[in-house]
Amino acid sequence: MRQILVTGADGQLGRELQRRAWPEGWELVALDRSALDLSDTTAIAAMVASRPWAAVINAAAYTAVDKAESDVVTAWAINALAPAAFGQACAAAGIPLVQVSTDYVFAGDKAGAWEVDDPVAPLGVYGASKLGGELAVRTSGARHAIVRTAWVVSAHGHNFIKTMLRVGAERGHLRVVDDQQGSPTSAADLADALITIACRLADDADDADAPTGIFHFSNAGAVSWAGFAAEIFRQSGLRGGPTATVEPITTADYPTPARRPANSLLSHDAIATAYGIAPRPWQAALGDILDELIGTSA
Ligand SMILES: NC(=O)C1=CN([C@@H]2O[C@H](COP(=O)(O)OP(=O)(O)OC[C@H]3O[C@@H](n4cnc5c(N)ncnc54)[C@H](OP(=O)(O)O)[C@@H]3O)[C@@H](O)[C@H]2O)C=CC1
Ligand SMILES: Cc1cn([C@H]2C[C@H](O)[C@@H](COP(=O)(O)OP(=O)(O)O[C@H]3O[C@@H](C)C(=O)[C@@H](O)[C@H]3O)O2)c(=O)[nH]c1=O
Ligand SMILES: [Mg+2]
Repeated sequence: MRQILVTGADGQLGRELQRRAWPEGWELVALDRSALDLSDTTAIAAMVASRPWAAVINAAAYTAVDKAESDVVTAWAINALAPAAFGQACAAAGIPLVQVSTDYVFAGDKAGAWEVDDPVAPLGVYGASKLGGELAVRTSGARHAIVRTAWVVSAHGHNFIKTMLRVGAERGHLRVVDDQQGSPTSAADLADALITIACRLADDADDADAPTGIFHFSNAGAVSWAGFAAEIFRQSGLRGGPTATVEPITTADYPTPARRPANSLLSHDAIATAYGIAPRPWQAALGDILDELIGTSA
C-alpha cells in the first residue's frame, strides 16, 4: 500500500477525502489536530520523515475569515508557516506536496474568471496568509500542486449551505449579499480532483512528468451568494426541507471585519489542460449535498 498523508481530517475536505473511493493500492492516513497540530512545525517535519509517504495533501487551514482579521499570528502560523514546514520536509523526503488554497488570494476586481497566473492581491488576513502558504510551497523545492478552490460546501462542518438551512428554518427571511459572485464547490468533487492530482504526482516520482504548479478547481457556473441561497431554498423545498425568502442586499449593507472579493470566479483552463478535470455544475453538486442533509426529492 502506498500511503498518502492528509491533514485536516475533521474538516470538510478532510472528511470527503476519507469518504471517497481511492484507487487500488493507495491508502489514506488522515490526521486531525490531536494527531498533528499544525502550529508545531517540528512535529510536521517529524511526521513527514516518519514513514515512506507517497505524497502529502495539506487539507487543514485556518478558515475563519473574519476572525483572522484579529487573530493574525495564528492565521499565518497555520496557513503559511505550516505549509512552509511541509514544503521543506517534502523536499527533503523527495515526495510531492498538494497544497489547497483559495480564491481570496485575488482582489476580485476582474470581469472574467481568474486564471492561475493572474496577479494576486488579497483583501484580508485570511487570503494574505493563504498566499504566504502558496509562496512558501513554491519556493520550498518540493514538487507540488497548489489547488485554489472557492466557496467549499458539504454535508459536514461549517459552510454556507448549513448556515442558510439553519437560519432559514429559524427566521424564514434572510438578507444575503448579491454583489459578490463565485462558484460553489462540493468538498467531495474537490476531493476527487485532489486524489487524481496526488496519485499522478506520486506515480510520476521517477520521471517527474506530472503537471506541477498552480491549478484552480471549483464547480462550474457563476452565482452570487444571494443567488446561491435562493437555489439552496428552492432545492431544499423540493426535498421537504426548510425554505425561506432571500432578500438580495449589497456588501455595504452587510458589514464584516474582512473584505471579500466581488468576483471569485476561477478559470478551469489549467486543470482541464493538465489533468483533464472538468467540474460539473454547482447546482448538481448542491443537490447531492441536500440529498445527504435532507433526503432525496420525491
Ligand atoms: N471552506 C471554504 O469555503 C474554502 C476553503 N478553502 C481551503 O480548502 C482547504 C479545506 O478547507 P475546509 O475543509 O473547508 O476547512 P474546514 O474549516 O472545514 O477544516 C479545516 C480543518 O483544519 C484544521 N486545523 C485548523 N487549525 C489546525 C491546527 N493548528 N492543527 C491541525 N489542524 C488544524 C481544523 O481542525 P479542527 O476541526 O480541530 O478545528 C479543521 O478540521 C483549506 O486549505 C482552505 O483554506 C479554499 C477556499 C474555500
Ligand atoms: C450568513 C450570511 C452571510 N452573508 C454573506 C457574507 C459573505 O459575503 C457571504 C458568504 O458567507 P460566509 O460566511 O460563508 O463567507 P466566507 O467565510 O468568507 O467564505 C469563504 O471562506 C473561505 C475559507 C474561503 O476560502 C472562500 O472561498 C469562501 O468560501 O455571504 C450574507 O450576506 N447574509 C447572511 O445571512
Ligand atoms: Mg478535531
